Amino acid sequence: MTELHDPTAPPPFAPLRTDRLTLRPLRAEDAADLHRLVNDWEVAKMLARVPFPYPRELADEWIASTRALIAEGRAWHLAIVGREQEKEVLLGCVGLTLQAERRQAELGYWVGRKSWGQGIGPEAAGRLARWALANLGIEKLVASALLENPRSQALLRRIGFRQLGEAAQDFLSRGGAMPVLTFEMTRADLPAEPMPAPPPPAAAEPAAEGKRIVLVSAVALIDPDGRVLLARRPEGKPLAGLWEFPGGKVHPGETPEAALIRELKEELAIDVAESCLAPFAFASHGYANFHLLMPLYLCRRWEGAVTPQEGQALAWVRPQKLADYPMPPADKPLVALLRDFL
Ligand SMILES: Nc1nc2c([nH]c(=O)n2[C@@H]2O[C@H](COP(=O)(O)OP(=O)(O)OP(=O)(O)O)[C@@H](O)[C@H]2O)c(=O)[nH]1
Repeated sequence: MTELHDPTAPPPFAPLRTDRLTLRPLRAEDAADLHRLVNDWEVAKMLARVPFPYPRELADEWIASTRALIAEGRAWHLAIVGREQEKEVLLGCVGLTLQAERRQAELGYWVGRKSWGQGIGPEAAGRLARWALANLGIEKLVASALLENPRSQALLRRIGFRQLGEAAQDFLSRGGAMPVLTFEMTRADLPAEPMPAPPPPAAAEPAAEGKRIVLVSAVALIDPDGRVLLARRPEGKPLAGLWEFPGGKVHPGETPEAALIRELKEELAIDVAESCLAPFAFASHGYANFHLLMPLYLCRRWEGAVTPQEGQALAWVRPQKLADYPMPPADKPLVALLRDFL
């Protein structure tokens, strides 16, 4: 039986990759390079929590503390590593600090002067932002940039942040408060991955207002304690990080029940008989580029142990607790119905 998943539990961390970079935990042997890169006034003067000059021992202490914070699931300060002639080189750092009570995390980054102007910052920060929204139990990311640092502001906008306002923030390197612009970003701000509708089946008719109707079958699996199974959309899918009812798109020629039986086998490795699927309610919701029609079934009997097949997190959730799990907008009315029914 799958463990009850706490949506705020720290996720395991494995290095993140982009086309050119690896973002990995800092290591003791990075200290000398880190010190060389950050003990540079042009870098340090833009950073709120970095003293200048930067003592060499501080690099060792800081690296040790970042490893503890990752283990505790409180912050992820990572090395931005590139390759030069087949050798790993430290280019800068990118970090996230969880502010769990506000369901947000703060993003920060710096890149050594030698690597400026190559898009390293947005590539690293954008990757970590995507990971954070998909894997931490948060609703948004926050960040700030010095008013006098338009390059950092542009970076934040480029990866999806929206400017909120202006504030004053203490800067260790400057010995006092400095004006900053504040930013935030939710899943809806993530660029370049709009909800893609599937390729249309040959006979698909556009809906009234020109959007195609996409039929998705979903199920509330209910265990003997009356808990409902939610699955978290994995990274790489639209709306990654949101919790949803297991299910998926109905293929051309398939019935909604057959689609669900197939999806439950593929996603959770369980066998469900059609007679155990009880129609319960449906969602009809307009997304930006398609209209979702989603029947929701109830199911209390299946064969096999529920086992995630696609690396997705699973949670058995008591009906009163469903609201603690951020879900796609289409699911909101279904959750209310389910809570009343169970
Ligand atoms: N399974 C499921 N999908 C939902 C729910 N709510 C909701 O808006 N959706 C939307 O319905 C669509 C389902 O697509 P999917 O990507 O899960 O379907 P699939 O497994 O066939 O995906 P694939 O195309 O990656 O193979 C997505 O746009 C998803 O955001 C829900 O509670 N469960």
